[in-house]
Amino acid sequence: MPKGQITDGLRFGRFPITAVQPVVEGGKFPAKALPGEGIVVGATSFREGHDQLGVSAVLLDPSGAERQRVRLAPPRGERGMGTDRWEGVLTPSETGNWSFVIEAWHDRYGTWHHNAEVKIAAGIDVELMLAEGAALLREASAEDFRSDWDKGVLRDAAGKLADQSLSTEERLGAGFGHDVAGVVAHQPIRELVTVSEKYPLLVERDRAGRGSWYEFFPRSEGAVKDHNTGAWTSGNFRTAARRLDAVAGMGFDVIYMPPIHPIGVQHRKGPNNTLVAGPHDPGSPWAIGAAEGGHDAIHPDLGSFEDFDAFVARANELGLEVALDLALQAAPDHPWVAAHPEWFTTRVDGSIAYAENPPKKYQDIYPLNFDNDPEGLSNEILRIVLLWVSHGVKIFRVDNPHTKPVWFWEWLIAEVNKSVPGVVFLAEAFTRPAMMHALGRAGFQQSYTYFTWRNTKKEIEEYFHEVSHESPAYFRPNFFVNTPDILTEYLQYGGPAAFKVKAVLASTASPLWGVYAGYELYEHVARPGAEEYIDNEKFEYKARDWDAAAESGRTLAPFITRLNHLRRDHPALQDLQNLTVHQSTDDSTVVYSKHKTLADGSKDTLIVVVNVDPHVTKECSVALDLAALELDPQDITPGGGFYVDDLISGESWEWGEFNYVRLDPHVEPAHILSVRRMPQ
Ligand SMILES: O=P(O)(O)O[C@H]1O[C@H](CO)[C@@H](O[C@H]2O[C@H](CO)[C@@H](O)[C@H](O)[C@H]2O)[C@H](O)[C@H]1O
Repeated sequence: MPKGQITDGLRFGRFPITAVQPVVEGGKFPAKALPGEGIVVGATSFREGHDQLGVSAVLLDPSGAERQRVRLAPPRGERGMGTDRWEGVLTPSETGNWSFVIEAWHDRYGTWHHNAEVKIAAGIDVELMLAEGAALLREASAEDFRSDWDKGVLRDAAGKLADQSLSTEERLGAGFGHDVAGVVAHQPIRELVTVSEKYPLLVERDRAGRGSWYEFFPRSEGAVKDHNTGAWTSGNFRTAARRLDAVAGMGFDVIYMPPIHPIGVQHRKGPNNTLVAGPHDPGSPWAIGAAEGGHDAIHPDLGSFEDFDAFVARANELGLEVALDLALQAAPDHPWVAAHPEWFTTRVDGSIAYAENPPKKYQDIYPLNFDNDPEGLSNEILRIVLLWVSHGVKIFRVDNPHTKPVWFWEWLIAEVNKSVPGVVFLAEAFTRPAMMHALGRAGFQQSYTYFTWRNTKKEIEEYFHEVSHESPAYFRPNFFVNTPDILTEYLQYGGPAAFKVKAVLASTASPLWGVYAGYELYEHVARPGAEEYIDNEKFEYKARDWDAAAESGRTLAPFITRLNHLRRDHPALQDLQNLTVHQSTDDSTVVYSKHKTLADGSKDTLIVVVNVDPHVTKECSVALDLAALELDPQDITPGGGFYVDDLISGESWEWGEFNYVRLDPHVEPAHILSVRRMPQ
């Protein structure tokens, strides 16, 4: 029988431990984590009476060995509010199935310290309190797990506490000394330890949660138009590979391509989403499948498997991972349609309804039906995914996963990773939060988000808080600034400043961000009445003159390059949960910080200030929550402030709690300030 408890089998232990986080569906699914990522761990724990409670979180590696133990404290902002909430940060170091537990315990030293302070000041039980302190420290000095040095510190203090030849102040001073505080902070004097259940933490490889994505259509790179006939010669993997140097040069690390398979002929779409294609129109790459093959084939215009392998190899040489689109649907001429009619929903008249994602209509594709032959269809898809994995693809961007059953994704992602660990899936599910979150729980490592449509200060602050503090255990946001489908009004009408604003927000707030080609050229003209690019590359070739843009200087590429380099250089930008929103007096100036303490104890802190009004210069005062920046005494200037260096403009300032800011969107709409830390 554990000390202090009648029996096991009760649901509460000696001290209640409730509302533990991160816990997904009661621990049915693991919480997400990355190597070296700070994971915020919390619990509500409390006790009867007035004695002090200590709460710790303990991190266990895949073998079950203890790898980290941190004492939890009331969350900033809740201190002294009596919420009984405790929080701290655990940092797993490698991939694997980790876990953690919460421990709550009677804090013997804290309890004695508090009572002694109050009673001795009031002249109550003075000798008794000193004697109790001496006995406590003497007992602790005999605990086996303590070092000889610590034992000595506790023994000396116990001796002084008991030494009646000393004054009360001297005796108490010994019991309250910094050295004793240091020893018990490191290894508390604990009793009645209550241990929670074990909660799973899945630590996946870096690219599962960190990365800078660049999307492009390989058929456009190197495509040439015959101006006499109007016909194009498609680009291919060999010509597209020539663009990879520039993409890697901008600091991206994932190159994502829309589907590369044969494109259906029946119901092929023409330019600007029209329903009739001309003889030279290449069709939408998402209309997968034709006489040449389906999801396991390569569009003949793009090349052979050998060409694809060479493309992957070149990308890898440049530090880029290739991400492929997994769009589970079929053009009417896909081989599946004839061979497996049971994989589709056939109506009474024998026809198959085309796919939709209301209000969008996809007249050139059929949706799959997973209910008639779940096993056959699932195994075929697994075969296809593993085929591409065998060609070096370990990242998939999944088109519309919310139109397929969630169980299928849970199965597929687990099966693929059982065969080849480390395969990453990005969910392109723009739908209701319940489904988006369920897909994350089912195993999708990352997800597209609503970021593109969050433009006002209030929207951005709320969304950043939500993705960094409310849902990170199961939903990792990939902040794409645009996609071939999404050209928001903000970008259509915001001018170049809008492009900078979105790029700064996306690349600094989330460890995952993405850009679709043409963003760096400020492409911003939409098809009338749509939120999509005019003359969209989804339906036609688009040859861009990158060199002319670079020569004229009308390109955001250098700015994007700078952002990606900052992301690599600053560990604080590689974590998701370390974002704190700060206040400003202007309704367009968004302020947040990203702060991280590294394994060696050093700290990396960035403060991002963005004027999200791309048209108007804003002046305001920024009020910082200084506790979130964890400034060390040596970082404080003689004036009581601290120095910040703007990583965009190169300027430096002395900042404090309240700071004047002026951001002219036509010059630079943002500061990315690095807090200057003095060597320890
Ligand atoms: O439905 P979403 O808005 O999430 O968009 C994704 O899926 C679409 C269907 O695959 C895809 O749409 C494109 O391909 C369709 C099939 O060829 C075509 O009918 C659409 O007109 C075209 O936009 C979209 O690109 C993808 O991001």
